[in-house]
Parts: sequence; C-alpha cells; structure tokens
Amino acid sequence: MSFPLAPYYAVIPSAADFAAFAVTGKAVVPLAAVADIPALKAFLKSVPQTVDVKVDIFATDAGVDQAVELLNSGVSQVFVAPKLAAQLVEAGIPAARLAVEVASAAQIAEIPAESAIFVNETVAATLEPLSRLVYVSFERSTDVYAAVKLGYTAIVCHTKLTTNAAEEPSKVSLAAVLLSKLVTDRPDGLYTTLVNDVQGKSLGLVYSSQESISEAIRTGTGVYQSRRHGLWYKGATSGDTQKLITLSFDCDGDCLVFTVEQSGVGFCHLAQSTCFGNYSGLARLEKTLLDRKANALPGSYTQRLFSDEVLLAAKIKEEAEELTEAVSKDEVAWECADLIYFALTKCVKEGVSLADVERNLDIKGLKVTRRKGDAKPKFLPAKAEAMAPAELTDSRIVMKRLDSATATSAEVAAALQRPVQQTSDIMKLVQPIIDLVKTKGDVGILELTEKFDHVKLASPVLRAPFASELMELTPEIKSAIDISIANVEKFHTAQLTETLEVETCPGVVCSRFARPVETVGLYVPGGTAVLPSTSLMLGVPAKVAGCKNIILASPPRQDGTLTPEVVYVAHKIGAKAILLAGGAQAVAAMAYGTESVPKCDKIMGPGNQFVTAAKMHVQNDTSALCSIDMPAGPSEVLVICDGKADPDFVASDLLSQAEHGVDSQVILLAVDMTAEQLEAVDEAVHRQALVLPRVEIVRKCIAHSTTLLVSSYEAAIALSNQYAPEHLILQIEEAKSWVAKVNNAGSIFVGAYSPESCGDYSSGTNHTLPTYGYAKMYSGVNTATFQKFITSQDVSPAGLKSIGHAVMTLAAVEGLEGHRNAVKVRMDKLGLL
Ligand SMILES: NC(=O)c1ccc[n+]([C@@H]2O[C@H](COP(=O)([O-])OP(=O)(O)OC[C@H]3O[C@@H](n4cnc5c(N)ncnc54)[C@H](O)[C@@H]3O)[C@@H](O)[C@H]2O)c1
Ligand SMILES: N[C@H](CO)Cc1c[nH]c[nH+]1
Ligand SMILES: [Zn+2]
Repeated sequence: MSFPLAPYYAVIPSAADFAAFAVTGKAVVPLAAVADIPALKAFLKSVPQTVDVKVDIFATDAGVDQAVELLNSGVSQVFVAPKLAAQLVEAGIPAARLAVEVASAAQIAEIPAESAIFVNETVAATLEPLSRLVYVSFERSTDVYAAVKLGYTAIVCHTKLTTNAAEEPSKVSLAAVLLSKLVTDRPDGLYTTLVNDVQGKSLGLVYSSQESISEAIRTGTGVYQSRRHGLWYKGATSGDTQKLITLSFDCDGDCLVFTVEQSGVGFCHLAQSTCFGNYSGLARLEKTLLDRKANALPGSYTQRLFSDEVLLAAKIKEEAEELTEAVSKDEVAWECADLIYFALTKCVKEGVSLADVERNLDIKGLKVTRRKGDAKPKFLPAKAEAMAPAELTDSRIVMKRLDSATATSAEVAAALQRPVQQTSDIMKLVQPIIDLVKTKGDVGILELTEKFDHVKLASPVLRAPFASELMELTPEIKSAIDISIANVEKFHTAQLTETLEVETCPGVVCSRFARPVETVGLYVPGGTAVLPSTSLMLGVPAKVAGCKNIILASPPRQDGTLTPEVVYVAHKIGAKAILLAGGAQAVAAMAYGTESVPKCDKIMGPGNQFVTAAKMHVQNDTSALCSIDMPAGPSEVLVICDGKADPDFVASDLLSQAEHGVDSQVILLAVDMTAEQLEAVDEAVHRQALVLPRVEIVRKCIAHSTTLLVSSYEAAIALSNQYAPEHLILQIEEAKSWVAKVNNAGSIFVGAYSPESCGDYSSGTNHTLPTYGYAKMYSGVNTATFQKFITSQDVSPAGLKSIGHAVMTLAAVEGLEGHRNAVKVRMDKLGLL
C-alpha cells in the first residue's frame, strides 16, 4: 500500500521542498500552478521519476484534449469535474485514470466505480465507508491522521507538511501519518521492515520503531531500529549508506517497506548486494557497469565502449539488427541479452539508471488511446478524427514516393542511395577475427563459431564423401534441386570457350585458352536465411570449369549440422570438404588455410558485411595470395513498370527482394503512371507484405525504398543505368526491345512472366551478382569466374622476320639491351639482319 498522503503543490516548490516529501511517492499539481501544459511537462521532467504525479485540472478550462495530453505525458491521474469525467470516459479513457471532484455524497452514485473520488474534509465527514479510492483535501483541519486511519488518502498542501515534527509541531507530520497506518503484534512494539531497492529486489529484513521512522523521514536515509544497538543509521560505519526513496507498507499494515538506493558494496554485512545473495541478471549487470565506469582499467573493452561513441553506437545497431533477425528461442534470448548489455552501457555512460528506464516504461504503459469513430461527436473535435488516417498510414507498408518531374536531383540521388555500409567500422571488427584464425587455425574457427553462431563444434570440417543421412531430402526437394542444377549447368557449360587461335601476321600464331582455378572456396550464406540455392549457383560453375578442389563454407545450424540441401548440392558438385563456419572466420580460413581447411586460390559467394569485408581484406593481402569474385552484398532490385503492368506482379517482385534483409533495397521506376495505378501497386505491396512470414524485415526494407515517377521509358532506363541494380526487372510494354539500352545491371528479367525468383533458383542464370552499384564494373558469377585465361604464341622463322625489327627497335627505345639481344641472336643465325 502506498503512503496514505499526497502533497499538494499549489505553487511550484523548490527542489529541496519537493525532495523532502518525495518519500510519499506522490505529488498533486494543479494545472493553474504552471503557465500551461508545456510548462507542466517541463516541470514533470524535473521531478524524480519515483514520484507519481497527478494533475488537478478542476478549476481550469482544460478539456478532453488537454486531459488526454496530460495522461500521455506520464501523469497517472487527472482530477476533474464530473462533466469532464463523463466526456473522458465516453472518449474511451479508462475511468481509473480519473479522480472526480464531487461537492456532496449524493453525487458519488453517478461516478464510475473505478474512478477515485476527490472531496473536501467537510464532505468526507458525511461519507459512508467506501470501497473505492477517496482523496480528501484538508484545507482547514489537521485531523488528517484519523481520516487516513479510516482508509482515505490525504491531500495536504505541502506548506502544511513537515518531515520534522519536533521542530514544526503545528504541521502535519509525515511520520505520524504513516504510523497511523502501521500495526505490530511484536512484544517489543517494533515494526517488521522489508528493505527493497528501486527495482523491487529485496535487500534484507530489519525492524523499525517510531523513532527510527521519524529519523528516516527527517534525514531522507535508511534508518532502522537494531534490536541490540538501538537506532541504526545504515552505512554510518561501513560507508554503504542508503538514500530513502519511498515508504510504503503491506496490505494489512504489519510490514513496513523501505525503498532505497543502496550505495557501496551492498546491504548485507557479508559484503554482498543483498542478505539473500548477490544480484543477478539486469541488476548485476548495472552494478558491474557502474563499477567499470568508476574503476575500469584504461583499454578494457567496457572502458572503450564508454569512451568510443562510434563503437558503442555501432554495437547497439549491430545487436539490434541481430535481434530482429534472430529466429529460434535460444537465438532471440542470446541476441536480446547482447542488445541489453550495450543498451545499458549507453545508459550508464549517460548517467541513466535501470530505475529511470523502468519509470519510462511505466510512463509509456500509462499512455491512453481515445476512442475514434465510436465516441459521441460532441466529444470528438475534428483534430481527433483526423488522427485516424494518419495512424493507418503509419502501420501501412508503403514505399516512399517521389516525382522526378518536381524533385531536385539531390532528392532523386537521395532516394537511390543504398543503406550505408560502414566499411571502416566493419573492417575494425573483422581484423581481429582474421588474426585469430591466422594464429589459432581450427581452434580459432571453433571459438568464433561458438561466439557468433552459438554452436560448439568438435571439428570445423566435414570431408567427402558426405554421409547419406546428412542429405536426406524429400523427392520433391531433390527433384527441384536437380532441375535447377541441370539448367544452371546447361547455361554455364555453354559459357565454356574454345581455345582462341589467331595468326596476327605471317608466322606469328597467338592463342588464348582457359584453365580452371585449382582450389576454390565457395561461401554459402546462412545467417538470416539458409540459402542452399547459393551453393548450387557457385558449385555448378566451379564443377563446369573443372576446379580440382571445391570447398564449401556455411554457418552451422543451432544443432551443429548443416542444412541437408547444402550437403546434397556439395555431393552433386563433387566438393572435397564443407567448412562449418560463417562470417569473416570462414573467409579467413579459406584464404589462409588451417590444419583442416585447404588454402583456396579464390573465394566466391555473397554474404553479410562481415563476409564482404573479410573478402576485401584477403584480396588485398599479398600474403594470402587469394582473389575474390566481387563485392556481393545485400540483395536489391529495381523494377521498371508502366500503367499496363499487373500491380500484383510488380508488388511481388519488390517484396521478393525486400524479404532478404533489412539492408536490402527495392526501387520502383513508374513510367507515366496515374495516381490510381500507383495506389494499386501500393495497395498490393501492403496486402502481400502482411501475409509474408518475414513481414517485419520487409517493413524495414520498404521503409528505405522508393517509388520514383518518371515520364518516359528512356528516363527510366537512364536512371537504372545510373543506379546499376543487381536485378533489373522490366514490366513494361515491348520489354525486350529495351534490353539493348541497358548498360549497367547484374541480371535482367524481361517481361511480366520473368519474376526475379526464377533467376534466384532455376532458370539457369547465376544469382550471385554485383550489388551496391558494382554492376557498373563487375559481372555476376559465371563460368569464367572459376577460370583464368592463359595466352601463348608460336613464332616461326618467318614470323621472326615479320616482327623481329619492330621488337628490336622498341627494346632499344626502352634501353633494354637484353630484350633486343634475344631477337638479334636469332635473326643473326637466320641471316635476317
Ligand atoms: N548479392 C548476391 O548475389 C546475394 C546472394 C545471396 C544472398 N545475398 C546476401 O547475403 C547476405 C547474407 O547475410 P546473412 O547474415 O544472412 O548470412 P551470412 O552467412 O553472410 O553471415 C552470417 C555469419 O555472420 C557472422 N556474424 C554474425 N554476427 C557477427 C558479428 N557481430 N561479428 C562478426 N561476425 C558476425 C556469423 O559468423 C554468421 O555465421 C544477405 O545480405 C543477402 O541479401 C546476396
Ligand atoms: N536474390 C538473392 C541474390 O541476389 C539470391 C537468393 C537466394 N535465395 C533466394 N534468393
Ligand atoms: Zn532472392
């Protein structure tokens, strides 16, 4: 039960006055005491968060809007007249959030039972015992104690209250008010007292007397009654003092509750946080962080987080993203714990306590929603009705829209800007991972897999032949994979080139022929979704090219196994081994080799930013002697459609890439479309998105994606060439005729019946494609990705006669006599000089 008295602040008090009575945990402030609602909100910010503020708007002209605004600003209750109370209840505001001021006992019958009643002491004297909360304001009398004893909550002007009855005997004593509610059946007359911290965790059990309670209230600290040593000022000898926050008691008044802020080691004399053991969970984390903030060694990780804003911000974003992408119960719990660690580090850094956070949660929990259409019109001003469509739009999954005819070029460029990839920050995170794999090999990989994928493996590698039980599939899935492999194989086999032979001049024959890269490492992503299709998109061309050693890498599942589809594809393409690891550690293992992972000459495959950063790193490290296919990051699509396109088809293509990840981007270029046609696409996007299992990912991706209105097909193609999308979909009339104009794109999907999904799986083209605008200079994965080309020349005496003089002349120009001589000795012997 809370303190049975609330101070009434008819004028805004000094901070000291306010702090003195904050132990009641309550405050009533008349709106008239401040200029207006903004001023009141500013005052609320200055109030300790442990104080429950109620606002009296009875004598003002505030109406429904103002009352709702107050209730949504952290105010727990508003004191109102019966008429406004009825309007508020009609508008859907919970009656329990109202204290209704009545002038006579007769009026009470009309007030909802959940609402509190607010009366003056004269009316209170006429009341029957009531089974509801009654506030009694005492203006004249000081007979507060008797009223409190009857079960009323006293509202007393703060100037009439005291925390020190000995010095101010004419005022109402907080200690006496509290004592009037307490009972004890102990022979020594002491009150059993529970000491809690602000999170409600029990620190210990002690005893109080009238004297110790008065002292605690007077000093604002933890003061108790020791049965052996008399008054006990907690911390007087140990230094572990307590700040008294609030006083309350249990349901029948025989247990007093002190809520305190404990400093130092803790409450217990055994040097632990509480008499029931040390803190755990969030409270323990907060204590550790506070300790680190005060004492951590320079250079320690937590200290770095406190001092490096960029690192802390990056970690919070990273963990938040990982939490959004977590799927299993274990993953969600793990990722949420990570996020809370970094979030609380931020709080501690800024001096925000867990209690502050909890108070804010409570404030949010106090938010009310007023009823919309079904409230009586007289209670619903126009402004409230206007809220409805806005709320609807907020929850709608809709792309931003921009008209290129009216937008500035900067606005168009901003719309086409991909979500920023913070490469330098990521590089900083990836470097230690690479170093660990280089120095600790297999052990390093296992450690990192445990850390990032939360799986403890005995060995990081599966070797061929792979056990059949690891690739058990339904006939339907097997057949789907077989069809896809066959088509991808057909298209990539067709890309094999014959040896090229050209006689450039008489007797000089030049040729060029392909040879496979001997050992290739194929990265198959497995973070937010396992993508077995990527294993075939990489594995089949590697097999077609004739690579001798094919190594696949993919993060293991929670049970330590790999998805059977990936193992099946590995088996079909003749992979030598599968590395059960993901992220930068998998790339490092394949680039440098470990005891069980063969060193690869080239690493292919898409992945998240850690994978991409690691690929960029190893290709620049000459000691790795390892190349990569291309930077392939978050998937993206650009769709060009016109008024004839089917809105459902257009929406489905946008969503199929939006579901890949929150960092994916989808762009729609709408050629000369009407507002109705655009709305049909928006409606289809929203409708289709809502039923997708990955709707939350889609929602975030669509939030940074745009529909751009353009006036012509030429303009659309020009913008697309500038954007250089990974996937370009043409849902326009005569789609085929526009392909010739496309200069930059990873892969093109022509016409209404070529959804991007076909290229992702089964048509035969490769789905590992350049993203982020790299389609301007890179090709997608193809057979040549797994080959290098060797040239040769065969020069006969006749050929030497043809080009010998030219070679000698150019060698002389470069001052390279040795070069000139290699031709001269031969021409001499042939008698050609
Ligand atoms: N461009 C293409 O052709 C193409 C094709 C398929 C997929 N993709 C893209 O590939 C990406 C796949 O990403 P993903 O995350 O799902 O899988 P992923 O396999 O690329 O990454 C998962 C791995 O990242 C590592 N990791 C996770 N958090 C980490 C951290 N905090 N620090 C260090 N390492 C960490 C873990 O080891 C984990 O195994 C998506 O963005 C998708 O759009 C692109
Ligand atoms: N669209 C992705 C690459 O751009 C590939 C993929 C795999 N599975 C589904 N889609
Ligand atoms: Zn896809």
